Amino acid sequence: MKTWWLPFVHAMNGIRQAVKEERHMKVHFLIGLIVLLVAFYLPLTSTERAILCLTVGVVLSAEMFNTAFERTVDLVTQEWHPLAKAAKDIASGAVLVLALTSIAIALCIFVPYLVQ
Ligand SMILES: Nc1ncnc2c1ncn2[C@@H]1O[C@H](COP(=O)(O)OP(=O)(O)OP(=O)(O)O)[C@@H](O)[C@H]1O
Repeated sequence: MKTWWLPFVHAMNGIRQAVKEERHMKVHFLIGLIVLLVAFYLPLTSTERAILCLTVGVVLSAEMFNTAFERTVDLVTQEWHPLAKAAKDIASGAVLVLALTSIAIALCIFVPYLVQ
């Protein structure tokens, strides 16, 4: 019989696997942890903390979507193919866009507190 918590277990396995097997995911995870620790150490407003939490979550999710894309492409072909390259490069580009946006957001929030 299927239990209601089984999808949650599968999702947790997915997170564990991505962190364990993906070098970039480890880096994003570590940076996200540092950002959250600093966010709760500095006297930020609740809104600023919420924005930083959202930013960290969005980047981690994007990296996991990128990993899922890469695995799917590898499942379809192990051969070099221009479409496989485009799919992987575009997915990586999406993560880069979000990572740069997150850096901009973090600077906007942290810099005023750090220069005081
Ligand atoms: N089947 C393929 N055909 C053509 N190019 C490919 C193929 N597989 C990978 N590539 C190229 O190699 C790059 C790295 O792909 P790989 O699957 O090794 O991901 P990765 O090293 O985990 O990348 P990322 O840094 O984006 O997480 C891709 O962005 C793409 O440019």
